[in-house]
Amino acid sequence: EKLDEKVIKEVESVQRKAITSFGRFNVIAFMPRLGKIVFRKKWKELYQIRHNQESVLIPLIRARQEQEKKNQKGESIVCYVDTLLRLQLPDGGRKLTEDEMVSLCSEFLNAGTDTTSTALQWIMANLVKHPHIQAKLVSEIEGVVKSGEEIKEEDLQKMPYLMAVVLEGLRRHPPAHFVLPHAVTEDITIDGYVIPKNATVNFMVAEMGWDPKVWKDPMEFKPERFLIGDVDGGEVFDVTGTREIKMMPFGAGRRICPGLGLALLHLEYFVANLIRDFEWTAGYGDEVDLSEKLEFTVVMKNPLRAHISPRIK
Ligand code: HEM
Repeated sequence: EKLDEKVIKEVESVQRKAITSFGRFNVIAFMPRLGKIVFRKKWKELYQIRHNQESVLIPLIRARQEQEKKNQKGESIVCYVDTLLRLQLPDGGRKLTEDEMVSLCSEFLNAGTDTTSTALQWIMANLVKHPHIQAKLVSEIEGVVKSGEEIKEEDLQKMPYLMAVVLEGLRRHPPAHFVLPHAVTEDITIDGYVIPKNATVNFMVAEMGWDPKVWKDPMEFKPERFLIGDVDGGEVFDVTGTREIKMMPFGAGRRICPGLGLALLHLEYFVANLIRDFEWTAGYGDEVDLSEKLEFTVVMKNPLRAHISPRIK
């Protein structure tokens, strides 16, 4: 919040470049040494992207370090970079290098923004496509918060249909169709298949949420399936998968997304406010197209174009 708009735009620009180029560099991981010669141009481009990130992020990290030195008594707001600066690694208590901090900041920025904004766009697209769901959601919100009043965090707890819409969005359009690559620490046999030590293991996140053996009409957008007591619904849905795994948009287990709670809160908050204050309809001649495209996350191939009009005239 304290940064100039210009700096924020620079951060956005270097991070966006890193995200949108990400798929093109996978190939160099297969032949790291030989690839330096074969894919010389690709390596050069990759270094340039990284260099641009460093020139934008390192001054911000150093500024925070200076701030910390000056302000020994401690500021009340602790930001992510402060926690990295203070961190001492378990292996011998060494501090993180600037390089490592750039990578961690980059991961945090991408993991914490692109995922949520992608999920939000998919959810809004479905609300445009299904006006009856939008109407039902507005009526739930209006039953909890008076017209013109701010929708607060505690109000969201009283909106089960809102949560159902968010969960249905994450089931039908998980921003990540795979989790981050995992590996096993020793050879292991599951269901007769040997998984060798260090082999990359991943999960078909999207397919799990679309499995017709688990979900009725899986390709339909039906938030009701997450309502307690509904014909297709059941008990309170556990998105962390501790009891059983029917979908895992945030992964599951030890490496589950650490931003899960914040992500759900952001999604509920944005959807509630955008829908309560505006009516969202398809723009003239603009059909909502749910085709997908893989960027860093799986995004709308044809981004949502909607007509919005204030509900309160
Ligand atoms: C709808 C929004 C989000 C979705 C769908 C999502 C999904 C995921 C998934 C699938 C993973 C990989 C889990 C695994 O490897 O098993 C992950 C990891 C991660 N997420 Fe999220 N995420 C979201 C929002 C956020 C937010 C808001 C933050 C931070 C504020 C965040 C921070 C992270 C980080 C740091 C990791 C890496 C954790 C690790 O390396 O163990 N995510 N997320």
